[in-house]
Amino acid sequence: MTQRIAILGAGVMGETLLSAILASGHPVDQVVISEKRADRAAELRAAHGVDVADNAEAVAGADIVLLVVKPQDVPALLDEIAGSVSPAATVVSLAAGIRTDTMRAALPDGVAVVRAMPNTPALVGEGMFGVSPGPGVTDQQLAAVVSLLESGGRVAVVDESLQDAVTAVSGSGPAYVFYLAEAMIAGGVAQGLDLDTARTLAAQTLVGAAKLLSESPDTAEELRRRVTSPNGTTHAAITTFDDRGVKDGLVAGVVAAAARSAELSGPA
Ligand SMILES: NC(=O)C1=CN([C@@H]2O[C@H](COP(=O)(O)OP(=O)(O)OC[C@H]3O[C@@H](n4cnc5c(N)ncnc54)[C@H](OP(=O)(O)O)[C@@H]3O)[C@@H](O)[C@H]2O)C=CC1
Ligand SMILES: O=C(O)[C@@H]1CCC=N1
Repeated sequence: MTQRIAILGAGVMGETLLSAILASGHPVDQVVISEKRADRAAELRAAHGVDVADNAEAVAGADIVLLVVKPQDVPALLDEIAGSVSPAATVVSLAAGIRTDTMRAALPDGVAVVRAMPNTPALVGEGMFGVSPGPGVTDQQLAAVVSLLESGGRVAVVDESLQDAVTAVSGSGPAYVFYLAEAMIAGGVAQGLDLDTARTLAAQTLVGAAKLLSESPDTAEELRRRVTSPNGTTHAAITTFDDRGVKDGLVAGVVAAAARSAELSGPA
């Protein structure tokens, strides 16, 4: 049976999920969105042909409700939908730092809750989702959420205690890769490449390296070693990165992202 999906909050990530779900063949008449900004809602209705409703209408009759608003907007949204959500529904928060116990406390008894951390490559079907079911979620309910999110990429089911780490690695991770891309492109342009060519070289290098890492049994370190000829060009680059503390800085950044995710959760 086709599940009825409500997407509450249609900003960057809400539209990403909407696009992925529709691209997977989910019937558009089984998806409804709600969005605070009327102009944004109209834009998405025009672009995707999707129904727009207010939050209470959107969740009534929905089998799976995706909460895709900013973390600080989640508590008010939960209060708003608590009276309309079906007791048989599964409510999935994709917001950084929102715990399943916070969701359970705000929703009627029996409503299944799931915490998920997406990332923006879901827009091209290459997303990564870390998913944690709340207490009492059945295998069937979890499978339905996993299957829905797989429309946007891969799904790893993880213990909720690991969600801050997942957020720091894959949730925010695309930004780190774009940051690296910015640097590669700037370096290429500084060496005389035109911007388009530098972008193409950097993008295809990232695609190729990511595919190799994903498909190879070797560690990232070993794959890097194979690029690094003795006293060659890569050695010159990596030595410069190490001298400037680039890797340490990146590790510290990942740790800072996890700390911020924990902070967004508030006290346990
Ligand atoms: N962007 C990303 O890469 C990732 C985002 N996330 C999570 O996804 C969530 C959304 O992020 P993102 O899409 O970037 O944020 P956006 O601000 O782009 O989107 C959120 C949208 O929801 C709207 N909104 C706020 N309150 C309500 C409400 N009560 N009902 C309906 N709509 C509402 C906002 O309107 P307004 O702006 O007017 O408030 C905004 O348009 C966040 O919690 C974030 O942690 C997780 C992983 C990756
Ligand atoms: O920056 C953020 O807070 C959100 C969560 C992970 C990616 N974007």
